[in-house]
Amino acid sequence: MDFISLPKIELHAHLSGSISRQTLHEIWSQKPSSSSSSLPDPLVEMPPGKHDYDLQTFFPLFTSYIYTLISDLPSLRHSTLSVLRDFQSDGVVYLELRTTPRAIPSANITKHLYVQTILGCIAEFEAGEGCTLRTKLILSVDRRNTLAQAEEVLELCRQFKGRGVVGIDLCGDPAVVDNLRSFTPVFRQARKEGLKVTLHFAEAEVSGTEEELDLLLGWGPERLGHVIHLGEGVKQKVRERRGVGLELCLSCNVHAGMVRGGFEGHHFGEWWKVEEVVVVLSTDDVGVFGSPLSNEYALVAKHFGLGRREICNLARKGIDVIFGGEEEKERLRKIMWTK
Ligand SMILES: CNc1ncnc2c1ncn2[C@@H]1O[C@H](COP(=O)(O)O)[C@@H](O)[C@H]1O
Repeated sequence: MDFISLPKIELHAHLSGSISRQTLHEIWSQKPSSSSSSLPDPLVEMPPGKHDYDLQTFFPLFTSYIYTLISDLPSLRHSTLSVLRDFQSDGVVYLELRTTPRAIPSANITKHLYVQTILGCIAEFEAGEGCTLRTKLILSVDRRNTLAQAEEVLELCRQFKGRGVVGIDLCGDPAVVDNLRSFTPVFRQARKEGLKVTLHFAEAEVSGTEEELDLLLGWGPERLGHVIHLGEGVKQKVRERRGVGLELCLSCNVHAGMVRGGFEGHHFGEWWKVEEVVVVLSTDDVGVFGSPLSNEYALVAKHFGLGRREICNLARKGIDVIFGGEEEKERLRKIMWTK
């Protein structure tokens, strides 16, 4: 089966983690030598073929490297446009990209301008000839954020709702728990205002306690990301949220050592036939883990024995849990393969 031609939906992709190493390298090469000289070449910092970043080495990649490189409007535009191009070339027809609003004071970039610039790139890309990809944006609250910063994310969602932002996410290092409970009013308010909610859920053992997961389920999320360390009680509660979307990221989880037993041991095997939930294959950070969405489909075909019809059904089922509205769902129903 041609997994690239298969029209696909990508619902869990972090913008900064989706930038290819080649693009990072191009951006690095184009910087004036005075500013790039302090940073090593991305192809040295993140050698091609290296995908075994674990949760300890993964998060610092952004704070100590990628954010230092993507530090002005030209690099933000260059990286965003190339991420969109890469998803389209891989046969993705609908993308929900997520990003943590980031102010870059050295370049006079506010969080508002950061979001506006990304939405501008999406509009520009979609206006291009032969564009087959439609993209919406989700804004992320990082677990390291303060309540005030989380409220700022909600305010940005409000300002850009109807202009491309469709939802709010909770992401970041799962080992950080300090402010989680204080975010409750932010996520509840987001839902009240018609924003959709997706949450990184039970990504690591530390973030898989029943206490944390009950708290997160209490925010009423429409979708959950990763869904790894769940006790039987929480699994039952997830099933009871009928129709909840599960964004499963096989390569990320396997390469980062977040699951045991390799691809065969991935919990995709446990969830994909469960009727009450909608499993959506996703890449998480294709720039880091190196597996485009087409390859994620190839992996489940290989390791879990899905045939052509099952692959098409799996890809189509994702339509039900997109945040992009009824009109977009209709478009997808027309173009996604049934067999
Ligand atoms: C293992 N999977 C993951 N789990 C949790 N958070 C993740 C993540 N992958 C990425 N991020 C979050 O996304 C940010 C980078 O993209 P943006 O700058 O927002 O576009 C990272 O700093 C991290 O907070």
